[in-house]
Amino acid sequence: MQKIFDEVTSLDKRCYEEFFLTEDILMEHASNSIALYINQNLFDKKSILIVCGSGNNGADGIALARLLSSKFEVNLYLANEPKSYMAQQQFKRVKALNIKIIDEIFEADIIVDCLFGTGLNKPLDEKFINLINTLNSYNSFKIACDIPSGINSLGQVNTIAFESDITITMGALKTSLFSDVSKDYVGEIIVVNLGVQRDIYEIEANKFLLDESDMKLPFRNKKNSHKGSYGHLNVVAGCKKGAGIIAAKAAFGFGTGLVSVVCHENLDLPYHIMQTHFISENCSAIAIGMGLGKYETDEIRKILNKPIPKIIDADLFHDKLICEVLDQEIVLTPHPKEFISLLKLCEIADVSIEELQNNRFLYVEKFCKKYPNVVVVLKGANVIIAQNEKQYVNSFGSAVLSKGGSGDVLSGLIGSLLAQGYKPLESAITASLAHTLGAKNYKKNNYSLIPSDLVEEIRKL
Ligand SMILES: NC(=O)C1=CN([C@@H]2O[C@H](COP(=O)(O)OP(=O)(O)OC[C@H]3O[C@@H](n4cnc5c(N)ncnc54)[C@H](OP(=O)(O)O)[C@@H]3O)[C@@H](O)[C@H]2O)[C@@H](O)CC1
Ligand SMILES: Nc1ncnc2c1ncn2[C@@H]1O[C@H](COP(=O)(O)OP(=O)(O)O)[C@@H](O)[C@H]1O
Ligand SMILES: [K+]
Repeated sequence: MQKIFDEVTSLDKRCYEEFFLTEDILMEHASNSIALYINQNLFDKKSILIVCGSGNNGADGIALARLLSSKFEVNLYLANEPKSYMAQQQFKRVKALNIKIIDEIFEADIIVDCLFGTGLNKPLDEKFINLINTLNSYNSFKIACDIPSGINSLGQVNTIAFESDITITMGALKTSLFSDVSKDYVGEIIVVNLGVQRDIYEIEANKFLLDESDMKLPFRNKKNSHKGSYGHLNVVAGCKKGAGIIAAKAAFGFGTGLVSVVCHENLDLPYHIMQTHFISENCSAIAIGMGLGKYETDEIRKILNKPIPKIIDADLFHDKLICEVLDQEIVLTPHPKEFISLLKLCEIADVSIEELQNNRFLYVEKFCKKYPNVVVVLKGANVIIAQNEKQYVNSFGSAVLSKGGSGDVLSGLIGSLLAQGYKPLESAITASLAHTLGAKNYKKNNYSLIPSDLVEEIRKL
């Protein structure tokens, strides 16, 4: 996994104060890294448009113009006069080298967006909205320098942002790149170093971006085993029985030895899934909430109070009952609408979905501070998995998963690992990665996936 930082100004400052680097050295590495990417990956292109703002993000762009001018047809566009000390220095250098500065933008083969980086400090005015709109309309290969212009430090987009194919970000990953809204703008994200290796530049962090290697699939090491060695998951089914059945199938395919659906009505289940009317004697984990609908509160309370690992989903996030179990070591998998209900029931915040989506990390942090035993999986385009002060981001998911039933598969996977004896946090991380990487492997198209396809792909991981 890779560290993510809310701000990097203090990391830059460390470079100056502890490693005796200068702003000029850091910036030369920043611009050189973009030049290197272009030289190595886009050498067949001819024209480059570099669009610069007045601060150091713009200064990176002006320096880049100098570095590429001998190999490409470089066109430098200054949206505002260079204002920061470094922007003025870089400007002096390009003027001395007679690099072409243009008054009007055009559709070049490559566009590099150096308008604003970490210093965006107010909403964009009409001029910048129009400029970014026009850049977005071009069919060029688009590179964002550090952060796509228009995304602020909280990962919010006020009106518009640059839609990049790739974001080359300086020094370390920033939280703002991983809000749900940023996902439509950042493209592929590459981190480059600023003169010291990344592990030296970076300090301790509480946020992490998950890599594929963080997925620890439930391979079986014991030779002398039997089905009971891999747990018994009970999935509590409710009004929408399909939800529980989807979860049960996902769990079985992910390694649980025995899976039963708990339901009073007789169900037509696949032959390998069992049915029970009450929680099984040897149950090692419970998945509850998905498709529950109307239910007998006392019966559900009894189940929730059993000292068995649990994954809780969906309808239970709208019931005050949930507050009775938040001291337990459980996994919760709300989507944004469910999470705002949970925040309200827990008297943490009464906010709209928009407010939550604008501040996902913040509200997860508030929740985890109050309930340190709970593992929260806040679903979305970038899933946040959190416990205590640590937050992990899974960015592998895509719109292929935007379907009813996708969340039920996830609940089943988490339940499966809990039943097999894995800890709540590792269960949530591995299940979430398997869920999104399985979806990524579905190659037909990005609209037709159904839960059974997803389970199939996960079984092949
Ligand atoms: N150590 C370093 O410093 C290194 C920095 N590096 C690079 O510097 C970037 C940070 O540079 P930065 O701090 O100068 O901020 P930046 O993103 O250029 O924006 C500030 C400028 O934009 C303006 N402005 C803001 N909002 C605006 C708006 N809505 N509409 C219009 N104008 C607006 C603002 O104007 P002002 O508010 O002052 O009037 C100011 O002039 C960072 O992302 C990385 O790329 C790397 O080279 C590595 C080393
Ligand atoms: N655009 C997207 N990008 C990434 N993941 C997505 C996207 N849309 C949905 N998902 C994922 O799909 C799942 C949907 O869950 P949920 O809304 O609870 O569905 P359901 O309850 O109908 O099964 C979540 O894990 C979510 O993160
Ligand atoms: K930028």
